[in-house]
Amino acid sequence: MLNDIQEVLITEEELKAKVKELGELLSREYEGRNPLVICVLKGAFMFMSDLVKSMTVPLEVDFMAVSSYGKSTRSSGEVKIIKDLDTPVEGRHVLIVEDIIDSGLTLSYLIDVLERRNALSVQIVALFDKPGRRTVDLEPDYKGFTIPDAFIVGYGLDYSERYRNLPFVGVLKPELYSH
Ligand SMILES: O=P(O)(O)OC[C@H]1O[C@H](OP(=O)(O)OP(=O)(O)O)[C@H](O)[C@@H]1O
Ligand code: HPA
Ligand SMILES: [Mg+2]
Repeated sequence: MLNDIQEVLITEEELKAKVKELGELLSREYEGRNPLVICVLKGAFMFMSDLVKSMTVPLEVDFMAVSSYGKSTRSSGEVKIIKDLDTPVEGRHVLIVEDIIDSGLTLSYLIDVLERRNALSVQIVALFDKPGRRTVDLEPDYKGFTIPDAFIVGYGLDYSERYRNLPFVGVLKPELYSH
C-alpha cells in the first residue's frame, strides 16, 4: 500500500494538530447551541471521530452516506444518498463534517437538502479544500488545509475504496489511476 504513494502531502502530526485546532474553534462557535454534527460517509469518518473528540460542548452526532465518485478520480456529477439521517434537522443548528470539497457538487446538494428540511443554520467544516477544481460556487465556513489539484488518499479518503486507513494524506502514483 505504501508503495503506491508518490508523495506524503500532510503528515499524521500535522493532521492531528489541525483537527485539534478546528475542534477548539468549533467549541467556541457552538457554545450553548447543542449542534447536530453530521458526518458525510464514508470519507469523513476519521476526521469526524477525531474532531468531535476535541470538541468540548454538548453535541449530537448523525451520519449520512453519499457517493458520486465510485471508482473514478472525477465526480460522476450525480450525488446519491445511500444512507439518510436518523435525526430530524428542523430547528437544529447543523454542522456538516466533510473530508474534502473538490467540485463542490456533494456539498451544494447536501446544503440544499438540509435547508429544505428547515435546519435553523447549516455550516460546513471541511478538512481539505481543493479550490482549483470547483464547478459550483461554494466555500466552507471552516477549513483545515487548502490543497493543490491532485487526487489525494488517506485519513478516510479513498481511491476505488482503498487507502482510507492510511494515517497520513498522500498523492497516489499517477500510473495507478484509471480516469
Ligand atoms: O466536491 P465533490 O467533487 O463533490 O467531492 C467531494 C466528495 O467526494 C468524496 O466522496 P465520494 O463520492 O468519493 O464518496 P466516499 O466519501 O464514500 O468516498 C468526498 O469524500 C466528498 O464527499
Ligand atoms: O482528491 C480526492 N481524493 C479522494 N476522494 C475525493 N473526492 C473528491 N476529491 C477527492
Ligand atoms: Mg470516495
